[in-house]
Formats: sequence, structure tokens, C-alpha cells
Amino acid sequence: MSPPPAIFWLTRDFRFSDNAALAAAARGPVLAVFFIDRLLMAQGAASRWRLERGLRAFDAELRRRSGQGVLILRGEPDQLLPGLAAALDAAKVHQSDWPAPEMRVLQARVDAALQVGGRRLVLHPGHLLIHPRLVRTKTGGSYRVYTPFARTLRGIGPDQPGASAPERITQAAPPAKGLALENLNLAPDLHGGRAVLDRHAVPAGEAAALARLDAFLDRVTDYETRRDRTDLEATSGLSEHLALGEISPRSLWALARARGRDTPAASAGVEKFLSELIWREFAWHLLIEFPQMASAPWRPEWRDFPWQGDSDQAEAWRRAETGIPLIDAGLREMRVTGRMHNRVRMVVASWLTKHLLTDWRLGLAHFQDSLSDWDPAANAMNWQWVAGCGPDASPFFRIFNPETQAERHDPAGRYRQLWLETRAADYRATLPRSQRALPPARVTLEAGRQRALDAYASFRQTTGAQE
Ligand SMILES: Cc1cc2nc3c(=O)[nH]c(=O)nc-3n(C[C@H](O)[C@H](O)[C@H](O)COP(=O)(O)OP(=O)(O)OC[C@H]3O[C@@H](n4cnc5c(N)ncnc54)[C@H](O)[C@@H]3O)c2cc1C
Repeated sequence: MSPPPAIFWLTRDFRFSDNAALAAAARGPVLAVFFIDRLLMAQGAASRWRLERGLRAFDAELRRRSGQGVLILRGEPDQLLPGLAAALDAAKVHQSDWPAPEMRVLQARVDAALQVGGRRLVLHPGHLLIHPRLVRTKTGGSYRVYTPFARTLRGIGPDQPGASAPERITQAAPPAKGLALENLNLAPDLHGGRAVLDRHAVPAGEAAALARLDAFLDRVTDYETRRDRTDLEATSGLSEHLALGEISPRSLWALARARGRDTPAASAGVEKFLSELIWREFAWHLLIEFPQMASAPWRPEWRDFPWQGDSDQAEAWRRAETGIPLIDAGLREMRVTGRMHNRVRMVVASWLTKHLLTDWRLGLAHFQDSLSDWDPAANAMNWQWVAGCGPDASPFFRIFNPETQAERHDPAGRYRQLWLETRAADYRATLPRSQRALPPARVTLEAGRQRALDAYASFRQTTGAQE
């Protein structure tokens, strides 16, 4: 008997290898469908822009394998999938699980809607290294500290990569007319910034992710010692591919480990890289356990911290006009490319939350709108880590000094020069035509630091909050 038709609901798994959902759906005739829905449009502009590029790359490869592209529909999956499944007589809709809290709600709605017609939604793992329920403390609880979490995960070992999609795929004829990929423009709110991002984009898609991994593994020996250098290309640059599932963390782990085994000189760099992948995993573990982490302090006592709301100074930070070279350079890099070096992310976040005492959620929202590698778990965990209110966080009194950070991690000033001078015109091209002038900055390095420490001391005194 030939396998029954099925639907592959494409969300954030733009790859063909280690894609168990696509492999399961493609056993028989499959329809690959993507929705422009409320959840997608609530994402930030840069990540929608990047997603569109990923969708194009996936669509091109699907056409090569099946002669037909992705069916793109505007609307809500719980309203549209039951009708599509009925028209195809597909009993199952397969999806790679993206365990973000909002997606969980949508998945439940889709499954309920499908069940009315006797059909169901089947979720497949692949976004994480290992099922989060397997990494537990001795008493069965969830981890709140990275180091023991990492130890337990390494002890169990991540899952092996799962099934890959076949080289030849038979697609079912779409029962509805889809939108044309060429005219999508998923991020109209970028205005002139879109052309700038296009100019600085790195190639999207699974083949590009694998090529990037390969190039990175050739220089992984230096990763441990040079990854904080903002002026060098020392890190992998894989976060945007991971955010869209153009490569799975399980495949990354397996390929990097193999390189470490074959090339002993690379093994220290590889192990450091794997521990960064575990930070990503830890962030997801936390978000799954504490979905409120994306909008509320992970440590409840921090609800009472006297954060300041939006202000001219926060606006100057968003506009990359703080007057502090490393900070303005990083914020401009993000505006022009959708990327920002990890070290600089920490420094700009520290400036906003400590020197400017501004609520970390304002920074989180700006990053969400501006990062092409936006990831709800990594973004929330890291903002809370810098602000001091997160799990296993950097203590509040650890305040990055942007000048010493610049001396250490951009010793010849090349990174600052690139973003403040060489690419200044690109940055200006992303700005709206008319902008209200801002008053000059009032916070100096030392005064801002002292104000933050005073606010923290009085907060600890009144609430008894622990470091
Ligand atoms: C305030 C702030 C916000 C951030 N927001 C995001 C975000 O929205 N999306 C995102 O992917 N990363 C975020 N990060 C983490 C980190 O900055 C990026 O993952 C990293 O810069 C990506 O570059 P890379 O791929 O070259 O990293 P590499 O150094 O090559 O690391 C390999 C992979 O490990 C993971 N990783 C590395 N560092 C971290 C970390 N601190 N937390 C979680 N995972 C990590 C990423 O998946 C990364 O691709 C944030 C960090 C800070 C300080």
C-alpha cells in the first residue's frame, strides 16, 4: 500500500537534513505549507526579513527536489490547516517542534481543530540537542544554574541527528492558490533599512549554514582565545542559521565533535564551541520551564527594582548616539547587518541597564526588532543575565566599562572605525528622514556607574535581595 498524503507545516526548520518532520511527511505525497500568521508578524522586523531569505532558500531546494515550491498562505494555521488536510485527505500534519510559549498555544489550537475532523498534529524534535525533560536534577527538578546543567547534558549526550528528507520528494497538488514568494516583503516596517540589510546580508539557507560551519571549523583552534575579539571573525556566525533551523544543533554537535576527534589541536576550541551551544540549550530549558522569563524578572524580588522607563537617553541608545564609541559601533552594526558581536551585546546591554538604569525589557524589545538571529530564549536569558535579575546571572555590581572593554577586545580600534566611520553612510541610510533632535547625553562613565551602585545598594537594603 502506498503511504498516505501528509502535510508538512514549515515554521522554523528550513533544512532537509535532520528534519524528522519533513522526512515523516515525505514518505508519501506531501504538501509543504507556510503561514503568514499573527505569530510571525509579531516578530521583530529584522528577524522577519531574515526569515524571508531563509524561506526563499528552502523553497528553491524544495523545487529542485520536487518540482514545486512551498505553499504560502496568509492566515491562522488553526483555521486553515483543517481545510487543507481534508482537501488532501491527509490524516497527519507534521511539524518540527519550536518550543516557544506562543507556539505551544498555537500548536494546541491546531491540534484541537484537526481533531474535529479525526486528524492530528505530530510534533518532531530537532530544535534542541536533547528533550528538555531528560536534563533534570537528581530530585527530578529543572536546573537554574548553567554549570550543573551542562555537566548533566554532556553526561547523557545529545540526541543523534534524526532522519533526513529524501532526495526526491513527491508533492501533492495544492488545493489552494498561494502567495508569490517574489512579492512577499515580510518586513515592510524596515523601510530604507531593508536595502541596507540586503547589501550586508550573508547567504541564507542550509547549504550556506554548512559552508559557514566548515569555514569556522577550519579556524576553530583559535576560538577559545579569540572569540571575544570584536575586530576579528573568530566566532562561527551560525546563530541566525540556528534561529531558523537551517542547521540543527544536533548536526552541529556531531560535525564539530568529529572535527575535534580528527584534529587534536582543534579539540579545545571545539569543546568551547559546544559549551556555547549548551548556553543556547540552557536558555531554551529555562524558557520552557519559566515561560514568563520573556517578560518578567526571573527572580521575583527584582519586580521592585527601580528601573527607569523610556527616556531621551534610552532613545539615544536606540539611535546609537550615546557618544560612547564601542556602544554606538555595536548598535550601528546591528542596525546595518542585523548582527552584533556577543561581547558588544553584553557591553551595550550593561550600559542601558546599569549606567542608564533603564528597564531591561526596553533593550530586549529593541534587540527583538533588530536582530536577524532573534531567539526568544537566548534574548531573554541574556538580557536578564546582564541586568542581574536572571538565573545564574552576572551580579548587578559587575558593570562593564565600555572603554576598558574596547581597549581589550578592539585593541587597534578597527571595529569602532568600521562602524563609526567606514560604514557611517550605510547607518545613516537606515534612519527615518526626520527625527527629533535629542538633548546631549548627561551620563558620564563614573557618575552612571555610581548611580547604578547606589540604586542597587538601596534596593538590597529595602528588599533583602541576594546577589
Ligand atoms: C543581551 C544579549 C542578547 C542576545 N540575544 C540573542 C538572540 O536573540 N539570539 C541569539 O541567537 N543569541 C543571542 N545572544 C547570544 C549571543 O550573543 C549570540 O548567540 C552570538 O553572538 C552569536 O554569534 P555566533 O553564532 O558567532 O556565536 P558563537 O560564538 O559561534 O557560538 C555558537 C552558538 O552558541 C550559541 N550561543 C553563543 N553564546 C550564547 C549565549 N550567550 N546565549 C545563548 N546562546 C549562545 C549561539 O547559538 C551561537 O550561534 C544574546 C546575547 C546578549 C548578551
